[in-house]
Amino acid sequence: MKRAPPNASVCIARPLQSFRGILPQVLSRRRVAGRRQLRVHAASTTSVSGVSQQMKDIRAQMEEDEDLSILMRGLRGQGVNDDDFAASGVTMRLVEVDADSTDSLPLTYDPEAIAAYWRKRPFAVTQRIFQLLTVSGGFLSSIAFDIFQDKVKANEVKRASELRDIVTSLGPAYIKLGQALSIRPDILSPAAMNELQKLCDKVPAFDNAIAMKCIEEELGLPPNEIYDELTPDPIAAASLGQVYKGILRATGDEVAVKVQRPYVLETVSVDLYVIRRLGMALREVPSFTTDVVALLDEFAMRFFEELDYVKEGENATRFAADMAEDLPQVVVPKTFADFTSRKVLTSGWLEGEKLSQSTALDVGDLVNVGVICYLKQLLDTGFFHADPHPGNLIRTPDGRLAILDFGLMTEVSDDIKYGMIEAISHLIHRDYDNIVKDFVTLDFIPDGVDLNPIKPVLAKVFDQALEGGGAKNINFQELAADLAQITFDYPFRIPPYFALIIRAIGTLEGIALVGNSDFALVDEAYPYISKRLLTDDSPRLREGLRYMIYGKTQVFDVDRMIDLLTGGFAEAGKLSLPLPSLNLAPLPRAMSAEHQEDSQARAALTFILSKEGDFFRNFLVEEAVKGIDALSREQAVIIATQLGLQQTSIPILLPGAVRSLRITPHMSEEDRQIIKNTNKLTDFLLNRTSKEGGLQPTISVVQELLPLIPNVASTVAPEIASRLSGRVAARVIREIFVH
Ligand SMILES: Nc1ncnc2c1ncn2[C@@H]1O[C@H](COP(=O)(O)OP(=O)(O)OP(=O)(O)O)[C@@H](O)[C@H]1O
Repeated sequence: MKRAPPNASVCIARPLQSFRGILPQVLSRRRVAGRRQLRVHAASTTSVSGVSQQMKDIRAQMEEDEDLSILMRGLRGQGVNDDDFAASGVTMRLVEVDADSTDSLPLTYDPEAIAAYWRKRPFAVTQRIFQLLTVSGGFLSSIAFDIFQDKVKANEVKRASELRDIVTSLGPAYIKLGQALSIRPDILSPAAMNELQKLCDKVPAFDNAIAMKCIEEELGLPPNEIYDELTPDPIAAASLGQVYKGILRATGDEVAVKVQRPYVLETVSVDLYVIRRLGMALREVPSFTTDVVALLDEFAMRFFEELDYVKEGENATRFAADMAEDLPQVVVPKTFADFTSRKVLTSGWLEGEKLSQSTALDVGDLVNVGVICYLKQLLDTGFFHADPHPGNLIRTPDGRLAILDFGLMTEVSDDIKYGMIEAISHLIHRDYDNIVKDFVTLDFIPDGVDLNPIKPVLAKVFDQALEGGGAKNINFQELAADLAQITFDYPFRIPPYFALIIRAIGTLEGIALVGNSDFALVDEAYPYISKRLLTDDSPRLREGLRYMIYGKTQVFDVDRMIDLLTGGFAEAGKLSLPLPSLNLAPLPRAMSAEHQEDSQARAALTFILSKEGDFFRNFLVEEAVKGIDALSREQAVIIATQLGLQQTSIPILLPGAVRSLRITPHMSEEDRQIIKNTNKLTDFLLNRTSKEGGLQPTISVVQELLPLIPNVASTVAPEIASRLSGRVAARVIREIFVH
């Protein structure tokens, strides 16, 4: 059989498109198990000979060696069998479906189409409403009782736990709604959120026979023709699907086969229809200001995406590519696209234990890898895995971090990515004027709101968070909870993407704290942020780097520069990560302490000497010029003092005036500070005997980097000379005219 070109589905879509009106109903076209597949719903009035003729026509438009497999739905009842189509020359399988097919429900979220579908089925809708009221009646009256007795707060956790049971019994739409609520600190208390977060565990499995039928319907072949050794029972059951383990016949790979729960689309859409109707009614109540319909539509749109396993498989592939280069310690299951459909996902099996339950010694390291991985998604790739509950983070036997379940992803825009890094820089400098503006960019504060009343409140929250240890020791969860509190009194909100971040970070922090009670997330994140600031060449981050080094007062802060360099390359020492932009080879995994320090020094100095370090080097040049100038004047003062010439001046003849220039240069407080800075920086970069934790490159590192020096020196030396002469000339002129 000819291998399909990558755009095969496009090639086939065109001829088939023209048959849309003639064929009873084309449901979908795609490539499954290496064969083209056309799904057709044949109405009971369709004559077999009519369909057979249409198949021949389609066949005539296809390339000779292409294999078209067609699934007919709805003809079995008429005594039709596969042989009836043999004459058309088309491979054909007949699949039985329920008489009352729900195929006309939209596959992407379309509230109008859903409403049109369920309006025609008032009995089913009434039945569902009745079921909802029966299940939740007792609970709703308990809530009413709590309000009446003013015990809402006191009973909150108990009610959340009851709600969890009810939600589980009501099915996927409510489980997902509960999971969405479980990450909203602006709506629920931490204890209630905690209860609802348990919704991710323990959902009962569904019948295996239904799952096997689903595989056959979706992939067009019985499961035993696609997989060998498929486990008779699922190895895991989750809210939307259950997972079997098997071996893919076509490739021999061990695979996980996720099969969607039956009738998810149907039950979910009826629930969404009912809740939306309720939301529409609430719009008429003037005192009810929350727009339930808008919130529901946003939630439902994402939920529908989660129901499409083809999309989930594509997400996993994209995510794996995002991580491949920088984070080889992160593994993502491979998607077998030919054996994946809307309701069946075939992906590479990943052996391992839940990171949260692992007792391996490297769990702490893997949490750090996780932190960097999530920061990379958030601040770099912008493609964010929005479902990182502990069940989805696995430690593989070879000590890597496996991430599962890419159904729920969110895109982070560039504006938000850069806005976050800027906000972190402003936070480090406690620059609250800029932080409130950042919060507008980051969508916490609506555009056009008067920022003056919010500024002191935010300043108080951040001052409190920064107390005792500065930015690196911020407790992120406490800070998030304090920010959530502001939402009740000010026009301040937690944007949905940030709620997902809080959860991702909370999950990682939770796992880390079990093994290491001193774990400080921001401290772990600092190296990544430093490295981004040092190496990213986007104009906003370049500005961010300048801000980090010079702050809002524009005064060079040597400690901040040293901190950035130490942080930015700490990961090279600690995690043995490669630094791709610098083309450094990855370092061996197990390193001695000396090796780790060596690799940090090597990475930092290579960066400074490389092309990527151009922009940063400019700051060094700027400070070197000031340093050389100040140091040489200090030397001049020492020599002049030794010669007793401190007070001596030489006259300068100018047109119409005589001025004098002192032989001993003037040393200001700023000059003395510059000299201190220069000494500190040189000590940090090169001095092997420094006790203050400098880079301390070993002789071998220095030898390794020597070849880079002539190149840099050829551009830096003239630059320093020209800036230095400019600076000296400017100062001489100033001293002549001012002093
Ligand atoms: N490729 C894989 N290799 C090994 N185990 C897997 C794989 N995929 C899934 N599993 C197992 O199946 C479980 C459920 O899978 P997954 O999280 O993808 O399902 P889900 O229906 O999307 O769940 P959720 O309710 O969290 O959205 C996982 O926690 C894991 O134990």
